[in-house]
Amino acid sequence: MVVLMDPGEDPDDILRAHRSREKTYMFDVAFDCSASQEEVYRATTKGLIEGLISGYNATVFAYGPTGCGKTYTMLGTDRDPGIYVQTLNDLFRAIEETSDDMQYSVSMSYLEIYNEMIRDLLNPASGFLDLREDFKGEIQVAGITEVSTINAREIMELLMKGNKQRTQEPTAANQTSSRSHAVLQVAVRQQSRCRDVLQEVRFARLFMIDLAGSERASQTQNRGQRLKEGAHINRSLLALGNCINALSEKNGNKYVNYRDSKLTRLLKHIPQIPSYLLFDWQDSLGGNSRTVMIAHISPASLAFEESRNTLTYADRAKSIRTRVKKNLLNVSYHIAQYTSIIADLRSEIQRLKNKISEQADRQTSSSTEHADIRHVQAQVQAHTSLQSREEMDQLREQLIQAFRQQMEIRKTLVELENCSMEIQSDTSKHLLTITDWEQEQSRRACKWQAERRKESANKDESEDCESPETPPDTAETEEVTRARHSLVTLMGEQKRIQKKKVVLERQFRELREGARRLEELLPRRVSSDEQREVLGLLCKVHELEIENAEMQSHTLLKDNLIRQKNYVVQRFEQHRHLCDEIIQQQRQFINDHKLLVPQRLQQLYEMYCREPDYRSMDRAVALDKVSICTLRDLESDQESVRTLGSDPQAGHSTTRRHTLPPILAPPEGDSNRVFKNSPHPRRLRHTAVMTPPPIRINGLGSQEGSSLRYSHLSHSVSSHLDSSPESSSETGADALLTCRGHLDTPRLRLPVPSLGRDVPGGALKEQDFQARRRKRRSRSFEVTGQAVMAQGLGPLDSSSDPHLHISVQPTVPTLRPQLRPQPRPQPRAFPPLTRAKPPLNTNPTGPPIMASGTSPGPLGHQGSHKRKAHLRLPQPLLHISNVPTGVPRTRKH
Ligand SMILES: Nc1ncnc2c1ncn2[C@@H]1O[C@H](COP(=O)(O)OP(=O)(O)OP(=O)(O)O)[C@@H](O)[C@H]1O
Repeated sequence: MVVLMDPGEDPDDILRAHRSREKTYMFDVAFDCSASQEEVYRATTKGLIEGLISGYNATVFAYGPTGCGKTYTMLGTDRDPGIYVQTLNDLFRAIEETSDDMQYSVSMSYLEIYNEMIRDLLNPASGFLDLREDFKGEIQVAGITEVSTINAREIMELLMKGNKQRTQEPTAANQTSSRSHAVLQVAVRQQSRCRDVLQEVRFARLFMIDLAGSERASQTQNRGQRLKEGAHINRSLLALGNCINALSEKNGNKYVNYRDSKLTRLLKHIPQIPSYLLFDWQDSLGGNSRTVMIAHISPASLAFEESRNTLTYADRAKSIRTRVKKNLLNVSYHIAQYTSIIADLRSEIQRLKNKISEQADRQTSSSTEHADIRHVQAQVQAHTSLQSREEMDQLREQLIQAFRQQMEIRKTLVELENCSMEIQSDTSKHLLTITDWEQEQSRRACKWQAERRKESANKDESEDCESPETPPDTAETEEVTRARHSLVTLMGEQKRIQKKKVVLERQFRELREGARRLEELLPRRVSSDEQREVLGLLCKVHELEIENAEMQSHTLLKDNLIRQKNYVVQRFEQHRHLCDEIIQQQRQFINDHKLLVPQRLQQLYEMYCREPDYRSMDRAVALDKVSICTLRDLESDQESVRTLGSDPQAGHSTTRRHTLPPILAPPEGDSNRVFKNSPHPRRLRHTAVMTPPPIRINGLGSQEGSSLRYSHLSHSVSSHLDSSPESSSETGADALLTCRGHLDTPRLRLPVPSLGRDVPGGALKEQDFQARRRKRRSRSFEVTGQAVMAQGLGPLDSSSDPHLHISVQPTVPTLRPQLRPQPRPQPRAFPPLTRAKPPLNTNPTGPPIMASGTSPGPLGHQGSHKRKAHLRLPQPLLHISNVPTGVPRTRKH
């Protein structure tokens, strides 16, 4: 509600009390001076936007006297935009929100009516435009610029551009007085995106009119052009007011004169301008537009008349009733247009099909890519697994091949070992034969010499003696000769076997090295439990095969050991008899010459005589111990051989037995041989090939020959072996007879009897052999029976020489050691025990057996009682060297 009060009214004037000009007006909304642009827009125009895009026309115009803020309300400023800008912003925002379903087209024109002339504000260069009436009687603005766009920013730029072109001049009432009527038209065409035969098109227009203000000449003080402009403005506004008055008449029979001004003509006849704005208001009273009139008045009392007129206009306009309807244009296409519509539809269908096809292709390609990727991955996995399987198969084959080759070499080595032991057994057998023959020869020689002494002692009785006058025949029997030849042959065979073993052992080490590389490679290649299980089983099979081969080899070794033991027993018995004979003869010699015997020695001898059975018992016990210990060694050897090839360090073998086969050899040098990895196998070998001590009887006259012959056996065999480049090696049976030359330290040793004189070819090498023999003796410590005494009771250390050479060399010719009475020996021929020098060298017939000057002398060489007492040792000492390297293990029996 607006109350307009008359500032010139006098309340005390009773005469004019009934003539007051104060009046009250009712409007939809009334704003005071504090209202903002936003509030004015929301209350007046914002509600028109929704109807506009739905096909309803809308009109907003500002009316009022000059300087009251019409332009400010419609255009506003940059900081406070007016209804133009805010309406356009909301319009394009609403279009954008519904653009998915609807298709819009927006066009804009902006003109002004200045001094009853029309100017195009978007194209001022076009000059004044004329109003023309078409055949329908509608007024058209000829040449008006209509810009189509849906870009709000572009329309704003056009609006700003047009406002700059609008005519504004300063007056006394308003420094920025608009001298024209500005009409902004925004046409919105709306159409559904779905085309049909009957297409519905919505068309709506929005008019935003900033009218020029009515002005009084006294107020504006205009002169000249401004005065002329004001006259045109007032005339047009008067025409508009008249139209409004006419339209607001309720009697209905009214006449509206639109022709008084271009403003009213334009509003009536411009097609784009709904006629209902003015014309339809009259025709239909409701019109087809939602019209908003914003009346501006000044609060100043001086503008009372202008305010009253404005409010009167607004009040009248408020009484105008319009009938709003939606501007729908039902487009009924002609049959000829159906073709294009169908074509459009087909093209749309094709486009959609193509789009669907593209999406399908995209999905197909995507799925195909995924399928390809899966396929490639499967192929890669299959290839990888196949490659891995092939590699594993290859590794497995290599491993099996390595196992088989190792097993073959192991078997071959076992066979060679067996052959070697057979050879040793045969060698021992032949040596026994030769030794038996030599002992028999010695006995005969002793017997003959004893007879000869008896004859010289009692010539009368010698005539009756039936003993032979000539020395016994020393010619070898055929059996002995064959034995010597066989020995040579066996030694050559033994040498060949050793060489073959060396080659095989080298191959075995190479195979183990290859297997070691495979073993290092396998854990990296094994990637699955299945492969690991297969390899584990493979290793287990290999392990079992190894154990089987080892057990077979140990069985052979045991058999050979048992056979060897028999020979050892026989030779021990021989040696035992020889010792007894020596003791008895020496005792007889002492008695015959009435030599002084130390008390200790006498006691020992008595002890010896009191326990005659002890010796045989001792021998039996000793042999039994040998057997037991040997068998025990075999058992321990089995355990040690099981770990053959395993790394002896850090117990790796235990782990590998459950993971990988122990196919690797311990990294040691020469000891890295099959069956030589631990001390036990070597001990086993040495015990198995143990050669009984050769027995040499150096009797008078024939002792040298016997010794030489036996030594020649050693030398002859050695000479055969020395012809090979590896003759210096002390392996196997080779070292059995030739290892003396390798002793650097004095050791108790019993020289091998020489049998070389009767060996074929021995005569040619006799001289060389003697030289070598002397050389060896000079480096060794050859022990005879006196040497045993000289070395005291210490054990025979043969740790570095596994073969015990026992040479019991009696210093004096003795008769056979029987309990029967022995003839008295010649005092000059047999020196007493107390003599320092052994009688050996003084013996005209005795060979200089003790070649080394450092060697202890014979019995007589031992001057001290202590050493003499050692002669009490009746039985031989058998030392078996079990550990060739490292800590020597000596077994004493
Ligand atoms: N609400 C308002 N707040 C602040 N300033 C206003 C307001 N209304 C009008 N004015 C200021 O008053 C002056 C006159 O305003 P305006 O030009 O809009 O009047 P008008 O009615 O358009 O005049 P004319 O008819 O002469 O063009 C302007 O400087 C305008 O900035």
